[in-house]
Amino acid sequence: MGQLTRTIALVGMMGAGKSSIGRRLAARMGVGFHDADHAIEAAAGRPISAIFAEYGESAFRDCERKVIARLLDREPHILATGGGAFMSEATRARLAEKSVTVWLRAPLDILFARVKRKGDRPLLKTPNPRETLEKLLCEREPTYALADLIIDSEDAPHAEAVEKLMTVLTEKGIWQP
Ligand SMILES: Nc1ncnc2c1ncn2[C@@H]1O[C@H](COP(=O)(O)OP(=O)(O)O)[C@@H](O)[C@H]1O
Ligand SMILES: O=C(O)C1=C[C@@H](OP(=O)(O)O)[C@@H](O)[C@H](O)C1
Ligand SMILES: [Mg+2]
Repeated sequence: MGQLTRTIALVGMMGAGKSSIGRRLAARMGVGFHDADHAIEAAAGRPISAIFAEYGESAFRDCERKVIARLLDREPHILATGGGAFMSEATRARLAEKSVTVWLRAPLDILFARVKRKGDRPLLKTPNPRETLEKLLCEREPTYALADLIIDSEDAPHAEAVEKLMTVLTEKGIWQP
């Protein structure tokens, strides 16, 4: 059994693979996995889409900030954040203090191909979701670039991204096999 010295927080756009790759990475390491979106849903007792519809985005963001702060107090684990979480300065400060942040980077075409399969992302319920995703990507990219590490999440099997993460985290001594 290896040891994870710090929580690994995955950041990046919707469709980057934070949730699916994060879960696989945690299973591969044998450490805990938390998905901030799931924790928010559990706290609110309703799905993300209903939180947006009933309370609005700013209430969702408040909840997201608190939930991530709470998760960061747990033992080192893999944390999948939601795509907008890293835009909060307060959340970025907490993540910097208590985790190693990894931007899972992917180009627009790949992101859109992945998110269009599922219609559960409230921010993309617009007349032209591809354009909306592109706008968000342009706005957010400079902030994602502030993450400690960058891993490309290309059009390859999940396992490939997991292996890349394992390699980089081992090199940095954050994962000690
Ligand atoms: N590297 C990848 N290769 C193939 N499919 C992927 C990859 N990463 C993510 N996906 C798929 O894209 C969709 C969105 O991924 P998800 O993990 O929910 O992203 P995020 O949490 O960053 O929004 C899922 O159906 C997932 O299986
Ligand atoms: O980019 C965003 O602002 C959002 C991303 C979603 O998470 P994923 O990035 O896991 O899809 C979810 O938190 C919510 O729909 C808002
Ligand atoms: Mg997710």
